[in-house]
Amino acid sequence: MARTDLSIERGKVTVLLGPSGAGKSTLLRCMNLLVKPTTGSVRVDGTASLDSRRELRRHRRRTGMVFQHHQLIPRFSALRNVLLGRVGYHSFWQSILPSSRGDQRIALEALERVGLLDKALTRVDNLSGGMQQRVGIARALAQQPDLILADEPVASLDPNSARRVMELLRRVCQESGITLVASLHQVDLALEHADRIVGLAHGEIVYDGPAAGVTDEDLLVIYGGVPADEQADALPLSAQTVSLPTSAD
Ligand SMILES: Nc1ncnc2c1ncn2[C@@H]1O[C@H](COP(=O)(O)OP(=O)(O)OP(=O)(O)O)[C@@H](O)[C@H]1O
Repeated sequence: MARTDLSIERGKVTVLLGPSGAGKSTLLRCMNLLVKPTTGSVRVDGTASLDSRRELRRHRRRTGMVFQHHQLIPRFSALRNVLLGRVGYHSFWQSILPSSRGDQRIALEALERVGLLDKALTRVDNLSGGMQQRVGIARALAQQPDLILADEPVASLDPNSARRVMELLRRVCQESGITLVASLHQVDLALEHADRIVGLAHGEIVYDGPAAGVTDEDLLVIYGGVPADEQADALPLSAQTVSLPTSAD
């Protein structure tokens, strides 16, 4: 049985590296139970188990997600998309009413932080890929998160945009003390921006250490095993135990 026991440090940038099918997205999605581990548990602050619905709701509200393909609503403006980050704070009835001034201010501030205040009223399908991803980051920021989970956040971008977006994501998280866990395919970006690298292969952690200490041999261990297309078949059932830092409040 592949074990994936991991404790995430508050306020740090942790990057999951590994070949296709290694289990990066699965592990990331376990961290807010979008994927349920077969066995084991996900704990916040070492104690609050996400098995409790109340804790899970609270944890998801304070966990921003950034996706490879943005998951924006194309015909909505940037502002309207960012306001969706506030939905978890309201009841169903409140969320179908027009947004409050408070939420609009939070959303506009988030757009300002990603340098897109001037695009607030532009439909996102008229924005470039890099800008769309920045709207995705602003939506995550509007959640006022303690934790951001970013699944291949720059995989759809050209190298220059990827670098800029990764820099932005790391910077806004550091400035606000947000814990960032990202899966990446670009080793250079990972080593540049991460505090810690977690290397996965076959659904197991094969490397865990400071980004500054990663050697070519470590990268061989992460990437040099079974060819990527054979790995998914080889994965046994998993046991995942993940500890996440708690919210600041
Ligand atoms: N620990 C695990 N135990 C069992 N199955 C797993 C485990 N991790 C991942 N899998 C399965 O392996 C497959 C590939 O995993 P996943 O998509 O997470 O890999 P990835 O590293 O994100 O790949 P890519 O880089 O191509 O997105 C999925 O079908 C997933 O359900």
